[in-house]
Amino acid sequence: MRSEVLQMIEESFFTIAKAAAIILAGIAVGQIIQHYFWRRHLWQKVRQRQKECQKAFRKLDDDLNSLNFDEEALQAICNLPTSELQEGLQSGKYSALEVLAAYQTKALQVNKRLNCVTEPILEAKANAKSLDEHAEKEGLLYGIPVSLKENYQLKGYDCTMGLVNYTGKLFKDDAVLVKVLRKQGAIPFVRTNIPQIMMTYECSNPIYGRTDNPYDATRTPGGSTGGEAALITAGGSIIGFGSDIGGSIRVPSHFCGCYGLKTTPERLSQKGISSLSKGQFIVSGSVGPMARDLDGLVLATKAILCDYMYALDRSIPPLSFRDEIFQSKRPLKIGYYVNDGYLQSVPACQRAVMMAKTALEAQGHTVISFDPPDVPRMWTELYLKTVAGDGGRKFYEAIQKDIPDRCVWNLLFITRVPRWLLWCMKTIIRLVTQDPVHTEGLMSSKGCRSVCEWWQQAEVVEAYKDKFMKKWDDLGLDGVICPVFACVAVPHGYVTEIIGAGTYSMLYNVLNYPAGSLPLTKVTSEDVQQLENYPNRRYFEKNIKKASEGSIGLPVNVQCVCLPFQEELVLRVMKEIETGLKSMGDH
Ligand SMILES: CCCCCCCC/C=C\CCCCCCCC(=O)NCC(=O)O
Repeated sequence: MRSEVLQMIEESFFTIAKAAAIILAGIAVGQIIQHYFWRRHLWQKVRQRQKECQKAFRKLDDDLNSLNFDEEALQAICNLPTSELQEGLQSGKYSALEVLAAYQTKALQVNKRLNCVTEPILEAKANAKSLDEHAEKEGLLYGIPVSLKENYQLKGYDCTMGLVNYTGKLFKDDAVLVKVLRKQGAIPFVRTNIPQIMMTYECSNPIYGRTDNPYDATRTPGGSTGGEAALITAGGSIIGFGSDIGGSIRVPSHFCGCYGLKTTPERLSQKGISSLSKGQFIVSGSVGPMARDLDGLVLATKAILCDYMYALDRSIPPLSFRDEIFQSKRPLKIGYYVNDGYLQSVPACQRAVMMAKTALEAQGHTVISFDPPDVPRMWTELYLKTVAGDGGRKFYEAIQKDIPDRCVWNLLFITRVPRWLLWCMKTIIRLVTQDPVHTEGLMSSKGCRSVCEWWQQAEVVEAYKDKFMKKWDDLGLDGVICPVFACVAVPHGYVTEIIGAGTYSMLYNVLNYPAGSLPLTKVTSEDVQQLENYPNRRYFEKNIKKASEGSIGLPVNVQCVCLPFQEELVLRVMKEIETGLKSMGDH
């Protein structure tokens, strides 16, 4: 009797286990099939989008061929500095259509080499014609073609941020800044590439592919405004616009060697700029211009700081460009550093800062040493814990249902690993990296656990800002010069291995200070030789050193920083450095 009962229990157990196994296997197979069809659907969308772009490129090519402009004359237009181009357009020496054709032709050529343009803006031709048909030449940017980072919303276009799921969702209106640019006579003519979700210093996504550095195709142009930096540096655009929440304007400008300005977050309208960080107001994103020369950067900043922007976005303080600050001859007191207390910058970046220091001194300014306080803590406890405040959930949700690009794999990994597991792995990670800050950074990337912690986070960031500003004020500084990044452009796919090098830029996102990126020099063989003395203990240090081998000839920028809403002073410091270098015969 007893054995019969046992047998019955055993049989029922096996039947239930079998049924459970079949159900589980069914679910797993179902999920695999669903995943397969979903991926297939996504890849179809990618191909569809790529076809549309190719069609637009072909149409532009045909249009340009039918115009029959003289190639050499067009090339000569692209070689003009911004001031001469502006003058030539205002005086009628060049027509808007002619200048547009010159830049469209050049952008197509450059794009074949670097893959930096996502698509052309075909309405540009009609815009140029309409400008040429009117007698009045209105606007500071009259007839100047401008390129736009892919996340700038445009009527009739999507903003994918490299996410397949966002393709085909067309916007009904232009971003405020785009409207302002048009009002100032500029002609948006191409859209430029970005890394998927725009949270890294690389530049690739499954829709538009990977952008290469104009100086070395094996290296990244940086990100997230990488397409802009590559296009501008290679001559395919003269003025462009990007966005920056951790260095995305300044770092690609430095990796490629063009000019960039990250503005104070509240100085320019961000209505109509797509981002996954909207709603995170502790470390706010910014927008700003990028350009081939400093005059272009100044002109673009002047043009957008106008009444029309304040009329379109009432949340922006009506603070037009203050020429009196930019033109002032008042001697300045500038702080400088080459080591931010976390990762020492490589010799080339140090040399660039020292060149800037000498140039400023030659212009009669005082330059003193400045140590930014608590940078390692700023990076982990303030920056990472804030930008990934939700534990990276928003980033994860966007990527998880998409085709994750290689440049977001680490982010995907960090957001997936449970906090407890990361905590258990702490000791091993610390041993491997030899860097407690790196380990803290990983933990901080799990974000805040409650609204209460989020409020505290806001307070901690405010306290740091106060501490920093006190140090600045105690020294009576007008500005600071420092590296943009701890090293120069790195090979593709390498950014995760050196991500800590970004503290030089991220600091000024935490602080909300405006900061410019100014090209100064190129890496020399002596710079590379001096890498021998570069520290080689921690994970990031080893990788920075490795990535810097073979970097001879790559561009090196310097970062120029001033207090919030002092963009004009940032531009003045940049100008003083350039003038100083020219007077010393160094630029
Ligand atoms: C120690 C390891 C740290 C892992 C970090 C994982 C969390 C990732 C979050 C942030 C990384 C910061 C990279 C900053 C890239 C620049 C982003 C930017 O400026 N984007 C522009 C924009 O969004 O408009």
